[in-house]
Amino acid sequence: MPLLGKHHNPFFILGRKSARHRSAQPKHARAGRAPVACLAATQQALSLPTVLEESRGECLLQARIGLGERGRGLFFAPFDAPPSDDCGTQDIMATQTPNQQQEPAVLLRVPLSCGLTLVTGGGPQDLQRELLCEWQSYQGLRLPSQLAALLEATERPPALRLAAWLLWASQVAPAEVEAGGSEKEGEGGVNGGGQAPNECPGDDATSSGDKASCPQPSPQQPSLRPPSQSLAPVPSSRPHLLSEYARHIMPPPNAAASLLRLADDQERRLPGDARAALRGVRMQVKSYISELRHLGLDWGLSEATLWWAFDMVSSRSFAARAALPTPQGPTDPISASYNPSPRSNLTGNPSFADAASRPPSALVKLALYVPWACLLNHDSSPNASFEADLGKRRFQVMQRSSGFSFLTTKSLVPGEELCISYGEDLDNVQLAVRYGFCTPGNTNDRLPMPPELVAVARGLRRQMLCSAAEQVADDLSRNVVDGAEGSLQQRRSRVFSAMASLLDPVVISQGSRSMDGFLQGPVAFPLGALLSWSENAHSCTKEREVKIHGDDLQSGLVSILPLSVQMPLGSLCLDALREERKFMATSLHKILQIYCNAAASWH
Ligand SMILES: C[S@@+](CC[C@H](N)C(=O)[O-])C[C@H]1O[C@@H](n2cnc3c(N)ncnc32)[C@H](O)[C@@H]1O
Repeated sequence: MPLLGKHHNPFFILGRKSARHRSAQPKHARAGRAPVACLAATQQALSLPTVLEESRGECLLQARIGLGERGRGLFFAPFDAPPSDDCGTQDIMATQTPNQQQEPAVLLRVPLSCGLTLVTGGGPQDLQRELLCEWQSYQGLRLPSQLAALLEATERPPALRLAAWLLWASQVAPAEVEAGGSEKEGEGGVNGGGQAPNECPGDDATSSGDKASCPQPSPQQPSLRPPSQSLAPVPSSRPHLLSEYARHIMPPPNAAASLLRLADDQERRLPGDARAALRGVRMQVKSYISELRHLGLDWGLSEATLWWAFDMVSSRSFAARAALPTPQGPTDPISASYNPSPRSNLTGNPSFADAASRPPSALVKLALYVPWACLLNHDSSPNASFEADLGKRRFQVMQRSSGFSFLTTKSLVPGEELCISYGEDLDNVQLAVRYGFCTPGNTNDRLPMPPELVAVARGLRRQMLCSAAEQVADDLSRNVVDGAEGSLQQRRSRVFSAMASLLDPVVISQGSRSMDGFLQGPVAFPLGALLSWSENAHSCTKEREVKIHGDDLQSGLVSILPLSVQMPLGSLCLDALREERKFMATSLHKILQIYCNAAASWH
């Protein structure tokens, strides 16, 4: 049974931009309406070229590009919504045909072949080759053999492979096609005839990927490859798709997206830990670039363009895991994306990702560049999540339940920005280095706790454990004297409740003021410590919570709790990051003073 038959493939239905599509667009999309309040944003908006317009015809996209507090992003624009006065400035969406059943939870759906998909772990050996075959058919391009060989080397670093592919697809192939170079019409180059070519990676005399080695369906194992007739005809402009993305959607080579290409004087403004992290990543990129040169895959492009590709991979690619399609049919997309690891929702950085976290064998680990989805900004409480579906060969962004409730889903409001989480455990240093921004009060931020605080905390903890034990012993001995020792059960519960009390924060100061007069709220030590204060420095008010966990006392780390305002973009984030670290260090120092005073009074 074909996994992507005519009737299963939404992209077949949506494959052509037709009058029907246009009439299905929201009214405001058709009218190109720009609210007066959003004039400034409108002026900065992109005008999408035809090829990008065409590509959206094959995607399901209930959003549009706009400018918000996080800069440019994607904003919810449901198919049936009336015109809104939000700041969304560029319609890219609404391709639903009137007779098509719409899953309301799906916000974006993009065919994998529209972007770049790499297998980085798991899956059958020929999966990568199949994906490359499909990509070539879809894009109407033929991969050079040496690039195909690198892309098929699933054990090689994902960043290296993705950057090489992105460089070729966005910078080299279109120029070759235009110059009538290596890509020949009708032979995997421009598909002027509207046929879907079915070439294999690197189809040329030297390639390891000749037609004979293309995966063939076997009776036992279902083919992962869709029949060619289910692919939409390739528009002649398709080969330029990724170059158009690069030109119109991705930041240009002279604009920094991550901190990868920070100038030396800017780097000096980073806190020490961020500088060290950045240095490590830069060294890695340098080695990847020399490898690209060695392999002849730098295509003579400038140093800046090569760094740009790694910048894009770092800040705009996804890491995802997907289940393989089963012989019974396509996998359920929800289970396909299920991943028991808390790091499963990582995005953005398959590049420098830890090789340590290998997926369970049933899941395939992927690195992807996904058009449109690459416009999603980060929020630590995201309203959207993503998944790759290998069965249906698509990438989806779905509405996600908000806050702590996993049962209720808050309705999205038209014009609301769609945000995903780039990773639940990213601290500000990682955010800054990989993505070029940071969020004040990031809950993942940690500062090493001064050793004297760790020592005091440990001493205090020991002291409390001893006194609890004494209390229990006292209780028991009194009971013995009274002749009412109680059952074993009662004795146990007394011991347990005494121990449990240790797990509660011990409030040593409530609503009091510290020596410098700005402490507010409870201070609790030693197993849970919570301190919140507001600091008035000139006109700016800061609010932070500093939390010390029992585990942190052991590990000597302290976390700073949230103030979820996004930091400004660009190099301003350097100052923000430095200020944030400074603030954390000062906070920690103040805690230390309070803590030591408290500890002294307890002795
Ligand atoms: C995947 S892209 C998102 C789209 C991007 N805003 C754009 O216009 O191309 C990631 C980049 O968006 C920006 N970004 C994402 N989330 C952000 C946030 N919460 N605050 C500030 N900038 C953010 C950063 O520049 C980051 O490198």
